[in-house]
Amino acid sequence: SKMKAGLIWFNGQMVPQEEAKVSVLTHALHYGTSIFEGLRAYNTPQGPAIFRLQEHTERFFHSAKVMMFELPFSPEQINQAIQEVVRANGYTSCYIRPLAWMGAHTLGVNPLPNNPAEVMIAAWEWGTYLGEEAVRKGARLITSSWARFPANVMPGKAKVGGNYVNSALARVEAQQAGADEALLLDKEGFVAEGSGENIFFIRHGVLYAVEHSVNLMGITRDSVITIARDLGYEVREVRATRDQLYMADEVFMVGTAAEVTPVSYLDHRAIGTGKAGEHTMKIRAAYMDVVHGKNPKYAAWLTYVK
Ligand SMILES: Cc1[nH+]cc(COP(=O)(O)O)c(CN[C@@H](CCC(=O)O)C(=O)O)c1O
Repeated sequence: SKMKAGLIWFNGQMVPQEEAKVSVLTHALHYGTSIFEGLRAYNTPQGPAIFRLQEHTERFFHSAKVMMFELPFSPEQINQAIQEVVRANGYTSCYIRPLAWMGAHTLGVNPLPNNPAEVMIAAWEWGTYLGEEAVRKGARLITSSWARFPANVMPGKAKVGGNYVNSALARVEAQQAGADEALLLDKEGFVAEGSGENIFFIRHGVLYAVEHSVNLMGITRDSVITIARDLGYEVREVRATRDQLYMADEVFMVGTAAEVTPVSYLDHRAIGTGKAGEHTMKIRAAYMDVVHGKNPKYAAWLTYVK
């Protein structure tokens, strides 16, 4: 099924998807030297709104800095371009994918002097990342045989294309095992994160967020910690082991694409009662209210697309 992304912002111009092409000699295609972001726009009573635009754009520029890319656009230009992609396609809710990459100037591994990066921003309608079933009944996870890369192997705080070979391998392994998603441990065997999500667990009413360590500093993780605390939950940021997850009353994972997804099984062991957790679904509902502009307390997190 061909992705339908309609009009794409490509190096400063809106072009039809069919014209947004790159050369097969593109450095990033060969070596994974790209950076990207994932945002969502949601429909609200006041029209489409992008969730935490500033934070995503800030991380996009941090990822570029880690890779020594020179982005030929300012953060404000990227913010405006992201809004333009939603507007030009007439989306009321969509997933937005900014991408910057090393182009076709050189195919030596060293991307320099290739570092004026190319930039595109596409958007498409993406529903429930792991499927409605996984939200209703809780996702089934297996611990991947692929560990999350150590901090001195790959820059896990940056959303670098090449990092996602690790995620893709884990995700394929999970799917081949009949699971919905993979849990990755770090090289010491402690819980890291999902292939595309951060991990939380709940025990005796206390919420635990897996600490940053080698993981991506998720914006959804940050939002959920704030929302949960405002709901009155105690939230601790901890290093955790996989058997702590086995013993938890609830486990859930969060991300822009995954939103808040309950986990009902991990490595064939039921988490709690083996259903979507009660606190998890309460926090999910609160999160979905926030992103749909139904909670004025978090108005600052929404950028309305006029
Ligand atoms: C490894 C990883 N960890 C945590 C997160 C959560 O980060 P945040 O979106 O800021 O809360 C994501 C986002 N994964 C993105 C890519 C998904 C994809 O399949 O591509 C996303 O959720 O947009 C990750 O890729």
